[in-house]
Amino acid sequence: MSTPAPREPRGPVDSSRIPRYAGPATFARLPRLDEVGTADVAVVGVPFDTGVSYRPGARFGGNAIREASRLLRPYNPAQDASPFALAQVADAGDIAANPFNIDEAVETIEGAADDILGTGARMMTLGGDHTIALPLLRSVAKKHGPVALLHFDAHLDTWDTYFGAEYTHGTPFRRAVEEGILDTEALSHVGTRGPLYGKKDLTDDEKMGFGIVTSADVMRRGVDEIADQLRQRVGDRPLYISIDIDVLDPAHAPGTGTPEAGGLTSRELLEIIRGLASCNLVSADLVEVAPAYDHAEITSVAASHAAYELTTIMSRQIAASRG
Ligand SMILES: N=C(N)NCCCC(=O)O
Ligand SMILES: [Zn+2]
Ligand SMILES: [Zn+2]
Repeated sequence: MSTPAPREPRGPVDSSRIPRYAGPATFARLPRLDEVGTADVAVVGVPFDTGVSYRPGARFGGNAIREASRLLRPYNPAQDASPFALAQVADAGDIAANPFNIDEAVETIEGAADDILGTGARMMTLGGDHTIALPLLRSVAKKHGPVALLHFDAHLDTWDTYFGAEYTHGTPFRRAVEEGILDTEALSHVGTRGPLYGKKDLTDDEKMGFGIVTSADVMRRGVDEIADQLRQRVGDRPLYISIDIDVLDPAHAPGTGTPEAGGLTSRELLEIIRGLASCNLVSADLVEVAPAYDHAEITSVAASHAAYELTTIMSRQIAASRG
């Protein structure tokens, strides 16, 4: 069924009239949600990093990505689309999660995501550590049932606990599988690499249903073949994409908490995302940007472009569903 667009979407501030560097930063200089009332795609910051096992600082990731996104332009030639004209994309501000209590923060994030998804919007979250994927997936699964997951990350993030803690940035996807909120026929990690605690990390992960496309696979087989494989695995299921910016090589993303050598280039990441444009992308996150370790916004520029491709996919699908 097609629903008419309520009105012309309000797009970004016109950078030919107001210089890009002027004014407070929203994602891509888009309007705030309270300026437009409702959004088809809500871009949301999640300033939370109490779940990290190494360098802290991803609580500042969302705002760093917003700052770096000032240079994004309204037409996306790689997808031949003007994402902010096809649908209303708006910056919904930040979720105020308790930095001193992970359990409470996880509940707050889930509740805030419920509120956003309850309006009918798709959600693109910026910043935070990978802990936040669990409450976001819980919320998405309440709406769509168990979802397909493509998880771009150097790490598996299917470990069990750290120091006895169940909710950490290394454990969200094991919890999600345990909770039955993922479609175990359609799960894949992409960009996996680096030392593990033991071989059991891999066998456990496989038992949970995950496929693995390693960083070396991307290099050897190329982005088109990898995107084809991922599209086949996902089919037409509702898809959640979780991007940990450490999927990129530290040369492309130094500003992150647990860097691993031998990662994807930003070009490879962007091309794989574009190759997923026909998938039914219901929501996405972009986590683990820790600007304190960044230089010249290398990491947050890459993150802002990845989020731009993801929001473009969502906007195109919303426009297509309206007919
Ligand atoms: N999710 C991220 N970025 N990292 C997980 C690292 C797990 C560890 O410290 O062993
Ligand atoms: Zn991660
Ligand atoms: Zn990671």
